[in-house]
Amino acid sequence: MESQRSGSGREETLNGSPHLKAPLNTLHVDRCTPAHRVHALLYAGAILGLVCHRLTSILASSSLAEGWMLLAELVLAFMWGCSRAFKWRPVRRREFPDRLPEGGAWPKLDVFVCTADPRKEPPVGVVSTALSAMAFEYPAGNLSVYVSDDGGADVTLFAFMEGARFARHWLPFCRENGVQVRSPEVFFASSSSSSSGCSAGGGDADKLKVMYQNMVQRVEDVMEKGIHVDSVELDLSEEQQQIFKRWKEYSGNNHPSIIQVLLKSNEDKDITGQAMPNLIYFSREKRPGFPHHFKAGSLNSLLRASSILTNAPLILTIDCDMYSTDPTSPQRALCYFLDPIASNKLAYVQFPQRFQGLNKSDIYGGELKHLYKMNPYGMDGFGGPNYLGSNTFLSRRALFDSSLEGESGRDLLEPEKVLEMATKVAACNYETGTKWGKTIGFRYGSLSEDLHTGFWLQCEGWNSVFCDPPQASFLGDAPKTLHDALSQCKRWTVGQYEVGFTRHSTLTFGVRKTSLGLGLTYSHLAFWGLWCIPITTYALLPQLALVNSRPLFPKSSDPWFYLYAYLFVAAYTQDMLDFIYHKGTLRCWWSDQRMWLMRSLTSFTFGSIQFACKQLNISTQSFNVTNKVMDDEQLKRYDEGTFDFGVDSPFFVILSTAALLNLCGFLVGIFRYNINMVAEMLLTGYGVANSWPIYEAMFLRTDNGKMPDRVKLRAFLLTGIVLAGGFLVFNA
Ligand SMILES: O=c1ccn([C@@H]2O[C@H](COP(=O)(O)OP(=O)(O)O[C@H]3O[C@H](CO)[C@@H](O)[C@H](O)[C@H]3O)[C@@H](O)[C@H]2O)c(=O)[nH]1
Ligand SMILES: [Mn+2]
Repeated sequence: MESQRSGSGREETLNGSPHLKAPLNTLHVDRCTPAHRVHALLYAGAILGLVCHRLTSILASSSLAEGWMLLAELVLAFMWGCSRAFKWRPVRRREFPDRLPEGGAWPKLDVFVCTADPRKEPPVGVVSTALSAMAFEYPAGNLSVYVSDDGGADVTLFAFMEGARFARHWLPFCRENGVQVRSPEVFFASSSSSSSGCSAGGGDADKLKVMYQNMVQRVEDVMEKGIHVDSVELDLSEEQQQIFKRWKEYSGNNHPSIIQVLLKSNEDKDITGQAMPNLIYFSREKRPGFPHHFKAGSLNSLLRASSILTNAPLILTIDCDMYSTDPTSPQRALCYFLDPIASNKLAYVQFPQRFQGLNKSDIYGGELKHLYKMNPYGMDGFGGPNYLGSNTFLSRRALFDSSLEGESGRDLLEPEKVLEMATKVAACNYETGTKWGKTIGFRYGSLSEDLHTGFWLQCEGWNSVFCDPPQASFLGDAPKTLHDALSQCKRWTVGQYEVGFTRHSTLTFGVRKTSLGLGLTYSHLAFWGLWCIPITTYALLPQLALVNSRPLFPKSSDPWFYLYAYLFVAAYTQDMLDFIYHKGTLRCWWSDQRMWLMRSLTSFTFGSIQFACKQLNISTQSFNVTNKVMDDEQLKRYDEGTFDFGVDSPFFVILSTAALLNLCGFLVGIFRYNINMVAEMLLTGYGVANSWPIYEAMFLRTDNGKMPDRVKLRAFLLTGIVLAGGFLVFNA
């Protein structure tokens, strides 16, 4: 086991022994690495064999179907090749926060909480996320929490005014009772507060719960009355009333910059008399006709505004649907940022995204173990994980040199002037003709601004670190309906292509500027959508081949058959073992691979088409914020592990069609048993096994999550068309 220190550590005296070097962090290469490398080499040989075999059979028959298979196999080989880089040198790290200097020496930290739409992202949840960060065990004078409200919603500001008041009670409560999960929403949702890591505080906890519920009620009342604050009814202060009165003329996409300092560390105290962290509401200016670049745009505005207000060298970006579950996570990040060597070129420390409330089999693969855990380990061995958008501590200087903005880091005590400056840099035309989004700040040009930004930082020579402590540091919500999960993934697909198919592609520019390993991993992510080619092929062609009795694969007596069998079985086994090695279960792995097939057929396919249309200026795709609100019935279905097909969506037409085709192929195959088509039968049988929830939803279920009749009808029609097309292809 190769083990090394990534930093020099500080001179320290441990246990009385003088000057033992105690590193703040360590790194070692995963012990499975040799096995992965052997597998990679064997498998690469097998792929070569496969391509040769396919080429010779094309030369012999030159059929359309064979050519199509070759294309699918080449894409598969490309994706597989890129994905091996994740397994070439996966590393694990450890941090030692107790070796950090005293809190007074810690750098300032600005936390950015992003929200964009109060209907999809309930403001109370956003406040809870912000409170979980305000309650970090961090010197209050060095901590500022900003909420970036990209929806420009008065109800969000109102919720934060309420939240600021509640925070004065909540922060000391957490501190005194050693609460771990400091999101009040989560804390009070668990029926007995003790399960949230709090044993004490009984009477206080009850009082706080009432206070919290009152706050929720007040915010929800506003939500119900049309998402606008009616200041007269809510007994607000004169100043607050003025703010909301002006708001009447604003709308979500047409309003000036709004910055409200809700708590000031050097003035505001909690109920025990201790200083509060800063809390600032921020909503950048938006005007029709000015490009706003979605989340990246809002982060850049806030980056500038915060550099004038507090200018902390460290920034934590966190989505409103995540929250902190470990108040000491900033300390872990400091173990890298305060490491004299590692910190030199360190752009960000990425924590994994983990999710709460997933059902037992994780039917929608919401955990995204490959994206949020296994892949980052692999990239960390080559210079660092990609930026995952949330749960990330970034170094401000990696994003931009704040001296650009002139005077910065002003004291919040001098409000007028400073606020005026901050407002100015949040204007919608501020970036015109500047390098913002191009070479500084969060990068524009991709719907996956996170992948894009991390990629550029690494191309510029910055590093990153994957920090995955044994206990989760952040938890969040994953989409809990199938349609939401697939739509989210479709947006990612478009965004990722935008990183791959450019002049500065991951495959050329990326490989050159970073390293072969990192370039390949980024390419795997960027060209993710290409999976749709092989998977759609395997969901169609072998089935049609069975129906038409035209073999596509070698027969089972042919030695080449074993090559195909090896390729299939080895890839799946490797993935399964790896999944389980990363603390997964067999059931969750099955769901994960099934979702991967479903995504390939729908999200990747539609995303690829969408991207092509975007390139041809036929249509655009915008950042559709993932829905975080569900009705009780949907939630119940999810908790029971039942698939939700209850919306009329083209995704489901495709899935049903694929399921029907597999069923057709399988039944025909059984009735016309053909010894020469064992491989086709096995593949089709595998398709049928994966389609089981779809058959149920089409033919057996009666609840609201069943397949809508319109979808079924169109699926039957489409299946007919595909069968006819298959007949032409195979009998031409
Ligand atoms: O115009 C926008 C759109 C979104 N957001 C915020 O961006 C975050 C992520 O949006 P969400 O709809 O939850 O997207 P997800 O697909 O769940 O997010 C993943 O993918 C995004 C990129 O596609 C990353 O930005 C996220 O960090 C990552 O968690 C949320 O806090 C939003 O409020 C904005 O601030 N402005
Ligand atoms: Mn999200």
